Amino acid sequence: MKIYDYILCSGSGNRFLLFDTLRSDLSGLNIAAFAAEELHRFGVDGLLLLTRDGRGRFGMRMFNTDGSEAEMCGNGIRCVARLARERYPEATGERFAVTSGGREYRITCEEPIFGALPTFGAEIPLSLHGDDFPPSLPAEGFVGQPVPELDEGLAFTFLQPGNPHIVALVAPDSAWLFGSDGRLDTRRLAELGERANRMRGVFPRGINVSLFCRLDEGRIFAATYERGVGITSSCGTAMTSCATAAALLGLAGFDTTVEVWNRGGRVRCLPRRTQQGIVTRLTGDASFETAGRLRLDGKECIATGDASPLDPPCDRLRLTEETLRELHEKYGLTIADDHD
Ligand SMILES: N[C@@H](CCC[C@H](N)C(=O)O)C(=O)O
Repeated sequence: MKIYDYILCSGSGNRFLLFDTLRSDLSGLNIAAFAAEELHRFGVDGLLLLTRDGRGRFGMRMFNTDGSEAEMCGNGIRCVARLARERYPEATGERFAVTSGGREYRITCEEPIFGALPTFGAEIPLSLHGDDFPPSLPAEGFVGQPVPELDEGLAFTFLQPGNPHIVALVAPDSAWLFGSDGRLDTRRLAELGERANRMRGVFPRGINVSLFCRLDEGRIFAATYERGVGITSSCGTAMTSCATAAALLGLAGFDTTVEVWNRGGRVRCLPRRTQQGIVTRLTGDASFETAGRLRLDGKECIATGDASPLDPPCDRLRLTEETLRELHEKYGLTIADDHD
């Protein structure tokens, strides 16, 4: 029997169970099986591990709810970075970075994006070409082009902020997002995402699929079907990809902040062209909801006692509520829990 401490955390409404492997030895645990079998009980979108390698570098591992491991998680990396900073004095300074999927992401502390929520930035390099590209698509990059096997009408952009994404710009009132009645309906996006993830000839490692629309100057809305999960309230690497695609498609400028709204809240993205290629800084909250303990007893997973609250929940919940209220008041767009 083993006891594991966890933190239930979220970034822009994307919720995770987070374990600190520096304090809890998870070596005997089949993490993929645990993720696939137990995560649904916590109502989370994935599992995060804070790790540290032999060179002292902090790292993240991320598992989806189907047990698959992802190379990167934009909302998760802020939560992992916050835990490292709060617990380990070395996790500070200009050079503080978190590795994931073999890449290093520089982390910055940022002014709170909303209320008093702890807020972090992650510098995310995005590739558009090369080995990262699905073999059947042109290797020089794929910006605003159809993938007819997937959909005849949408123009997709492929981006790799660590993990693979395709994103497409649609009109807010298109049936893909809010439709003519202004109510978000993600059923078509879910079908598109499922179809794309069956197309292993085109997307060999599976693919995260997002649709985004322009709300205003410098502001977009994004909805995502995540590989290994399904529709989530938000996806950090997807929002990074949508903001970067907006810049590549001329909808927004490079070196200009794009606010990305979603059903969980909002983040800021700053796409830049650098000598190393495109790097987009994703800035958003890293909220800790509760801390708890799990006892894993053979095949049983039992929560021991009540989980204790961490951050005051008011700002985290208000971030979502105010985003949804403003979406309705400013743009006439509605997200209802029972609708999609
Ligand atoms: N929610 C995440 C992405 C999680 C991984 C994704 N489902 C994948 O398999 O690539 C984010 O915030 O980026």
